[in-house]
Amino acid sequence: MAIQLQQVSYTYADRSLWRQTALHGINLNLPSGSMVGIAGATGSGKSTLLQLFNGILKPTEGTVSVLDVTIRAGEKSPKLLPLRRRVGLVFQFPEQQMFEETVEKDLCFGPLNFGLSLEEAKERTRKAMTDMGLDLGLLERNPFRLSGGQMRKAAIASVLAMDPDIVVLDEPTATLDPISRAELIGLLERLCREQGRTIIIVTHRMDELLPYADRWVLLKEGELAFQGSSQELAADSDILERCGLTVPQSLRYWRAVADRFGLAGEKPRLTAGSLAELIASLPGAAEGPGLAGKRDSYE
Ligand SMILES: Nc1ncnc2c1ncn2[C@@H]1O[C@H](COP(=O)(O)OP(=O)(O)OP(=O)(O)O)[C@@H](O)[C@H]1O
Repeated sequence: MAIQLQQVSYTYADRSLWRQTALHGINLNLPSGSMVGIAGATGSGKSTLLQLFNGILKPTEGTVSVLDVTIRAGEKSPKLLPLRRRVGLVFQFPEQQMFEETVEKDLCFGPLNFGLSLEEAKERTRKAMTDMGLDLGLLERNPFRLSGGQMRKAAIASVLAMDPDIVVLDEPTATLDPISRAELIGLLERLCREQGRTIIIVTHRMDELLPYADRWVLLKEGELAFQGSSQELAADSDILERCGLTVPQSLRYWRAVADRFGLAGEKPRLTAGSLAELIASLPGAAEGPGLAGKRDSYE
C-alpha cells in the first residue's frame, strides 16, 4: 500500500478558540502504482488530506502510513525529509513557485538540495522534461517566457526531477485549455502505467479523469463518503450528488446505456468513443427507446 490512513482526524489551530476540524476519522487505503482521483465539494477537506500525505501536516488523531514511514498523532515524527523526496506535492498553479532565471536551474534546484551532483541533477532534469513531453531546448529559457501550458508542465517536471514514488497534484489542469488538459492527464497516466508511480489527483473535473482513474476517494464535510474503483462509483453514482457534486456526463450516459441493456455489472465505458463503440455493437441499439438519436451527442 502506498498510503494508509487509520482513524485520521485533522484539526487546524487545535489548541485555540478558532479550532476547525477539517477531517474526521478517515480510513483510507491507496495501493502503490494506482491512479487515484480525489473529489469533494469546496471545503470538504481535499487540500488538508493531500498535506497529510507527505508530512506537511501531522494527524491530530490516528495514524498516517506513507511508503515505509508511519506518523502517529501525539508521537514524535520520524525524519520527514526522505518522505518529502519520495512524495512529490504539486500545489495548484505550481508555476507560481518557479523562481530561477532558466528552466534548467529551476528543475535542478530540488535534486541539488537533496545532495545530487550537478551532472546527476541535470540528467534528472532532462528525463523529467521528456516525461512531461517538453522539448529539451526549453531548458535554457526563462520560465516566465514559456506558454501557460509549458510552464505548468515544467513546474510538474521540477517535482518529477526528485524521482518521487508518489506524485500528488492539486487540480493540475485548472485554467488549461481542453487540449492541454487532456494531454496533461495522458502524461500523468503514463507516469503511472509505464513508471509505476502512484498518481493522486484532486479534481473538480471528474469527467476528464474518470476514464483513467483506478480508484476514487470522495470527501463530504471532512468525512470519507466513498472509496472504490470507477466501476463501483458508476454503480453508486448517486453518492456524488450526496457529496454536493454534479454527476459527470460520461457517468450519466453510461448509466443510461447500462440500465437499458442490463450492463450495470460491466466495466464502465467512460469515453465518448468507447461508449459509441459499445452502442454500435449492441443488437438493435439504434432503435432502443431513449437512445435513438442520442448517439451523435456521445461523439
Ligand atoms: N489554515 C487553516 N486554518 C483554519 N481552517 C482551515 C485552514 N485551511 C483550511 N481550513 C478549513 O478546513 C476545511 C477544509 O479545507 P480544505 O482547504 O482542506 O478543503 P478543500 O476541499 O481543499 O476546499 P477547496 O476545494 O475549496 O480547495 C474548511 O472548513 C476550511 O475552512
